[in-house]
Amino acid sequence: MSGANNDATSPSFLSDKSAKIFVAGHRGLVGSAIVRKLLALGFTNLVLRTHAELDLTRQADVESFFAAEKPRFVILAAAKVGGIHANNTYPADFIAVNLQIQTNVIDAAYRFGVKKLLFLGSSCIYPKFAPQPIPENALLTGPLEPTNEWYAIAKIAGIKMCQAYRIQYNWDAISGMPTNLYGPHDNFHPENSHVLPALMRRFHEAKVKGAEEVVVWGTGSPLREFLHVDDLADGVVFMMESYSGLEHVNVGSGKEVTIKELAELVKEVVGFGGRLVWDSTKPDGTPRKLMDSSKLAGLGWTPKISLKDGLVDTYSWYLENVKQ
Ligand SMILES: NC(=O)C1=CN([C@@H]2O[C@H](COP(=O)(O)OP(=O)(O)OC[C@H]3O[C@@H](n4cnc5c(N)ncnc54)[C@H](OP(=O)(O)O)[C@@H]3O)[C@@H](O)[C@H]2O)C=CC1
Ligand SMILES: C[C@H]1O[C@H](OP(=O)(O)OP(=O)(O)OC[C@H]2O[C@@H](n3cnc4c(=O)[nH]c(N)nc43)[C@H](O)[C@@H]2O)[C@@H](O)[C@@H](O)C1=O
Repeated sequence: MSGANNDATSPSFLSDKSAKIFVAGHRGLVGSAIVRKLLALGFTNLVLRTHAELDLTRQADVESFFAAEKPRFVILAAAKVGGIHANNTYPADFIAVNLQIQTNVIDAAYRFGVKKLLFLGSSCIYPKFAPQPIPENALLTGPLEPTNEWYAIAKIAGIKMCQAYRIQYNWDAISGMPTNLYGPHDNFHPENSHVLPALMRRFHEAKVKGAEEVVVWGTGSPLREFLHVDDLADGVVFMMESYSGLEHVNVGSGKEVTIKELAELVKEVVGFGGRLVWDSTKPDGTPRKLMDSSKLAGLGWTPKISLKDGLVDTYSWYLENVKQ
């Protein structure tokens, strides 16, 4: 395999709506939002495979897929993903599966002639006590948050792999680092999900049962920044069109809330009338992780959906698609 003969200045992403695009992880929170966005923009040639159809941890299968399909663009939104409890409980899965998926996809994309690839990491790549808001250059400046260091190390390796292929092959691989996301097609598992869908489900079930209280993990003091996944999908398309560079790019909303404030907001949107009880035996995780997204803003992209509007939208999706 000779490798793609790319220079790192790709043709316009938006100019050819018939270009073949592989969205890896298209049934997940992020992948499904990217597919909705691409279809709304008029793209007609998306290549999609479920996990059952193509296990991205299997290198030979990934290579056969790329050899047969030869996509022009790749958006890598397939990963082993979960909230604080899942990350803390299954460290082997989080490091191994993510390293396998991203290594297989990034390498095969380069070798089978993909023109541009976008890799998605996460704000957990930054040190636990990074300066706030966290600039891109805080990467690798201090120890990671222990509850998700295995996942973070895999994601850091993904950023570095994109950089290495750009440096050695002049190949257009870029990395976006989203903050905590939420929206339609989120994972509403009671233990393994992220905080926002977990609380939405717990408040909803408590409302239906007429329960008097809902248990929320930790102390309520950690600060988190939330971005609606439709905003992220818009940002991903923006980066595919407008960004080509070595450094990863933060994608956040710029607005943070405490977990206590989030819980009160979800409670209000769901319409639960009882009280909150805090389980301080559960970990708080990183105390604060507000990203500095001024680099992306400087390039011309900002998010549009407020947390309140996004919660209303997500709860209405939950009522139509998830609740029993
Ligand atoms: N959710 C969040 O808050 C954040 C997410 N991100 C990043 O965004 C990306 C997508 O996350 P998100 O959409 O939330 O995750 P989801 O869990 O919702 O979706 C992940 C997708 O990857 C697929 N997948 C997992 N393992 C494999 C495999 N071995 N082979 C093929 N497909 C596989 C899943 O398929 P299946 O369900 O069939 O297993 C699913 O479609 C990830 O890189 C994540 O790190 C970044 C910051 C925050
Ligand atoms: C996106 C990011 O997500 C993970 O990091 P996290 O930001 O800590 O994610 P979280 O949403 O699970 O928790 C946020 C906060 O909320 C509190 N909390 C309260 N009650 C529930 C609850 O019921 N469930 C959960 N999960 N958390 C709860 C919880 O104790 C914590 O203080 C990474 O592992 C990694 O996956 C990653 O990159």
